[in-house]
This record gives sequence, C-alpha cells and structure tokens, in this order.
Amino acid sequence: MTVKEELSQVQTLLKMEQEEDLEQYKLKSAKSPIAERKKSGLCWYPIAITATEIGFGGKVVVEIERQGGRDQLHLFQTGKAASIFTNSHNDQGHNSNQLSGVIMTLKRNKLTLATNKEDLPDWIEAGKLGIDLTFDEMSYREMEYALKKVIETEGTRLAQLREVLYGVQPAAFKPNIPFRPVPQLNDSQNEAVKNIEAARDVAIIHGPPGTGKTTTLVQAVLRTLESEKRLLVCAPSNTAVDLLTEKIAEQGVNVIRIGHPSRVSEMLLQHTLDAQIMNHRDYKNLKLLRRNAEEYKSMAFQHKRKFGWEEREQRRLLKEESKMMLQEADEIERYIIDDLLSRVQVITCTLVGSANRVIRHLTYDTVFIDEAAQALEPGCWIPITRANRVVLAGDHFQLPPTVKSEKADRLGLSRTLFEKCIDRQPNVAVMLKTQYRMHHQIMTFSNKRFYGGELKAHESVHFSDLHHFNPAFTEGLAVEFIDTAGCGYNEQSFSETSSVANPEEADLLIKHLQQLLQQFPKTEDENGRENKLRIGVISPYRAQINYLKDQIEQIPELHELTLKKLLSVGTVDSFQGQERDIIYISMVRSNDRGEIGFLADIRRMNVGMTRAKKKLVIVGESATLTYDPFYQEFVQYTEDIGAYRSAWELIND
Ligand SMILES: Nc1ncnc2c1ncn2[C@@H]1O[C@H](COP(=O)(O)OP(=O)(O)OP(=O)(O)O)[C@@H](O)[C@H]1O
Repeated sequence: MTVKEELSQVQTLLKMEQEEDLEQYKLKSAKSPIAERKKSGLCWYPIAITATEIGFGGKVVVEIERQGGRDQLHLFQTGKAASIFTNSHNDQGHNSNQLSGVIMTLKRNKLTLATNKEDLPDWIEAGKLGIDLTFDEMSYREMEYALKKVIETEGTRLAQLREVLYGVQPAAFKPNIPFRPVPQLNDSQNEAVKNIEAARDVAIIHGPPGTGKTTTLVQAVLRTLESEKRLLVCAPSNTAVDLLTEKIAEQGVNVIRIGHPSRVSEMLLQHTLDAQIMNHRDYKNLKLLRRNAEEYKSMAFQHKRKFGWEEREQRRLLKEESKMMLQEADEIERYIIDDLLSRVQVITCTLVGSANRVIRHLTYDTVFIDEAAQALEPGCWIPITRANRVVLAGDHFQLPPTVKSEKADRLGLSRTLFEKCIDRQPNVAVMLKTQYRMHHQIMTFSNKRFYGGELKAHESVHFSDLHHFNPAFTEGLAVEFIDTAGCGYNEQSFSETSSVANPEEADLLIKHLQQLLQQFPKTEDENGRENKLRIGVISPYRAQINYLKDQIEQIPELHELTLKKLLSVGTVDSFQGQERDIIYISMVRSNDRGEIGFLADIRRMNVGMTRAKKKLVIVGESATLTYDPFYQEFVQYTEDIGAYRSAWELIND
C-alpha cells in the first residue's frame, strides 16, 4: 500500500468512527426525554440565565445557572459544544428554538456559553430553559481537513514530513552536534534531548512508565527555545495540556494556553489567552468600546411612546454607531492578540486546539506532541500541518486511543502515528531507561515483556518496598500473585451488560488487603505528618468494580480510607498517568474455556501493573489465565521470584 492509500484508509476509518460516535450520541441524547438526558449527564434543566455580556466578534456570552438537579453528575466540560433550548412548546424540548455555543467556563452549577449570535433570541423570554451537550462535529471536521491536506499536498514541507513519518524517506539528523548535557537530567534523558536538537524532521521520546517523559520534554522545550522563537506544545487531552503548561511556565517561559483549561488553578488561568488579553495595556480601550456599544444598543431599543420617522432614524443611527464601535473593538482585540502572539515563546493547546481561530494561521519551527501514543492519527496531523519539525513523546506499550467504532478499531484506527513512525523508523526514537516509580520486582516483568529488559530502577526506588511505611514490616516481597485455582471461584456473567464478576475472588482480595493493612498502624514521618499509604484496586470489569465498591463501603475501616481518598477502585483507565503505593488487580476470569476477554489487552494490563510503587498484588485463576502466553510468563515470573501464593494459604490463615 502506498502512503497515500494508507492515509485514505485512515480517512475512511475516521468517517466510520464519526458515524458510530454520532449514532451513540443520538441513542443517548437526541431522542430521549429531558429526564433521561439529565440522567445520562447530557442536559441541565431547568436553568436560569444569570448574566449576559458581549464577547469576541460582538457575540453574546451567557452565564447560566443550573436550578434543577444541582450537583448531579454530568458530562459538561469546557471547550465542548452545547445548546440552550426551551421546553415551553412541548414536553421534550425538541423544537427548532436552539442557541448553540461553546462552554467557556464551568464551576459546579454554573457555566458560561459563548454563543454564535449577536443578540439573544426572543424565545429566551418564554423561559423553561435548559442546556444540552451537542455532538462535537468540529473535531471531526478539523481532523478530516488536516488528513485531506496531508494526502493532497505535493512538493511542500508537509509532503516531506508525511514521507518521513510514514518511514518512506529516512529522517535526517545534523551530524556531530556539540551538546551540553542538562544537569538535572540522567543519561538517557539527555540522549533524548540531544536527539531532538539534532533532528531535522522528527524525533521521538519513548517514555516507559515513571521514566520522566514530561521532565525530559520540558527540558527539550527549553533547549529548543535557545535557537527558535516560538514553539507549539500540544497533547490530545486538556489535562495533559494543563500539566505541560504549568511545568513550562514554572521555568519562567512566556506561555499562552489556547482553549479552556480543564481545571481551575491560578497558574493556568493566568496563562490563558483571555487573561493575557485582559492584562494587555490596550485592554481598557477595548472594554470601554464594548461597554459604550452595549449602551447605544440598549438606547436604540428603548421603548418609545411615539414612534415616527425621526425615532426610526435615531434608532438606525444608534444601531449603526453601536455596530461600528463593536467592529473597532474587534480590531483592537485582534491587534492585542497579534501583539501577544508575536512575543510568546510557547503556545500550548490540545491537538484540535491548534486549529483554533486565533492561531490557525501560524506555523512553527517545532511542534511537540505529548501523549502521542494515545492520540488518533488524524488528530496528530492537525498540528503537524503547521510544523517544520515534529517531536513526539509517548509510549506505545501503554493505553492506545479510545475508538468507539468496533469495526474502525479492528481495521486499524487505534494504530497511532507514533506507533507507525517508531516501528518503521526506530532510529528516530530514544527510550528513557531509568524509572523513578517502581520497586525493581514490580518493574521486571513489564521490562522484560515490553521494554527489552533495558529499564533500570533508580536507586531511590530500587529496593523501596512497604518497609518505608513500617520498618517492622517483615515480608519482603513487592509482587504477589494469589492463585485461586482449585477454589471453585467461578466467574458470573451479566448478559445484559456483557460484564463479568467474580465475587469470591473480590472477597479474597479484600481479605488480603485487610490483613496487609493490619501491619500498618498509623505512623508518622520525622515531621510529624501521618504517613499515608495510597492504595488502588483495579479490575477490567465494571461488574467486579461495582461489587468491590459495595463490599468496601460496608467495611468501616476501608470505607474511611475511600472517604480520605487513600483507597480508590476503578478501571485501568481511571488510574492512567497516576501511581499508588499499593496496587491490587482483580483478574475476574475463571472458566474452563480459557476465555480471558479484556485481559487479552496486554497494553492495558501493562499500565495497570506499572501504577504500583511499592507493592503489586494480582489475584486471579492461573488455569484460565495461562491459556494466554503473556499470563503464562507472568505466573512463571512470580514463581521464579518466590511471589506465587495459592489462595488456600490465605483462606486457611
Ligand atoms: N532525572 C531525574 N532525576 C530525578 N528524578 C527524576 C528525573 N526525571 C524524572 N524524575 C522524577 O520521576 C517522576 C516522574 O517524572 P515525570 O512526571 O516527568 O514522568 P513521566 O514519565 O511523564 O510520568 P508518566 O509515567 O506518568 O508518564 C517525577 O517524580 C520526577 O521528579
């Protein structure tokens, strides 16, 4: 298959994904009544409009407060598309009266929505208002547009990058560059920075768990700024972009965060484009013009007892004046933005955010993409279409991007550009080799299985087990496999949700946890702070998670830990990017057919296992698990290091 054919295939798969996404959205939202939409977290109703103001381009920004279902869980998020509706005509709120926009800020029961209208429509007066999340077409549009451009372009820098990233042309590097190692970094991290300095086309930082990928990326950004004026740093998720923004800003770099942060922190807010505009010396002129325009407009619409030619003419003039002021305000705003962007060193945003109206015309010497192994390929092309050089960071042995369409997934949409590039052009990548998280026994299996045995545990963590929390703790193993084979703990399936649970296995896990915790009375460190063990319990099956949560709630000492957020239970995905002192994994599957379902997703299991710092306990049934060579190797590993225990030992304890 040629590069273009392969890209066209990606285009087809993306279409498939969009259709499936829309279908799922419709199922969940559009056809269902308000009560259902509220329950699925897709709707707030009723709401009140508590304030309005004029934003960029003279468009109305409305502030909304949720009145019904306050504090109920929901899926609203900044940056997402939403639309206000009225329920005053029929029961379902499905009339044509809608006011769409993008959520700008979100705080508990309040949000602001930047609309696409210059005036509030009259039907708003009718009341009975609500707000729905709407389907995010924009992201698909931008991905599609970028892909099309990549496929069609010829004789451009983008065409060259396309050939290099797809491994058809070799990536070029400057030979023998002089390199000053960054003092804070270790050898492999410095090697990665050097590789980025030398790369003419593309460089990859391959960062296995806990190896300081973000630390390295930030230092590489600082180095690149020594020779380049303005860089783009992006990631697929808002959370990752926020973290990068903070870390880069901490280094004293002038950063602007485009788009809306996913959390509210002083540091982040200060770096948003809105905040920077407000701090600009010319902002007061802009504000004054917008305020005056608003006043003229309300004067124009003041109720007149007599409304003749003269009044009509006066209204027309006032409206015209107001419009001119708004235009002038927009010009000032554009000038302020240009001024800010001409001085900024680093722009941070999501992949889709790089096509944001205010920066879509910009190009960059280097574009950095973090978490690239979790991004859909079409998403990565959006910033790359604006790049002269690309740096990707990630780990293709951890979580792949989520794909909703099962067919698109099967046909390869979850295969990332990162993975394609590192497979076809391995010399562009440098793997970080020292990890700062796991006891060496926790690291070893993952290391052997995924990272060619090249990882090392840093001396600060190499032997760091639970003694850290209780020096009197006698047991020395950082890994345990509890085998339930022969116990007759059979999995139970719930056909309606296609989930599986294994209550007896869960009970055993909880018993183990309770016994372990008995050995850790509350202790204090030298500063008198309570030493807090942080524990995570992971299972790939929702039904098992629910069962575990229910049981834990009924055990006071464990329930207390969950309230203090020291104990959490969830899927692998919910622990992504995080670490815990102790990790338990409940494998659930136990049947004589050797069916292991989700467990076959070994990259997910890799993420689960590598969240543990000091202790990893896996509870499962070896006879079922070892049908799969991955788990066969794992069980063998635990036997080799003396970490294998039969559940019988525990039951009879
Ligand atoms: N060269 C170094 N010397 C000492 N500590 C380091 C070094 N590099 C990273 N660390 C530490 O390792 C930990 C992980 O670093 P960082 O957050 O950069 O890792 P990451 O690889 O991005 O993490 P993740 O595995 O979650 O993707 C941090 O506590 C960091 O301080």
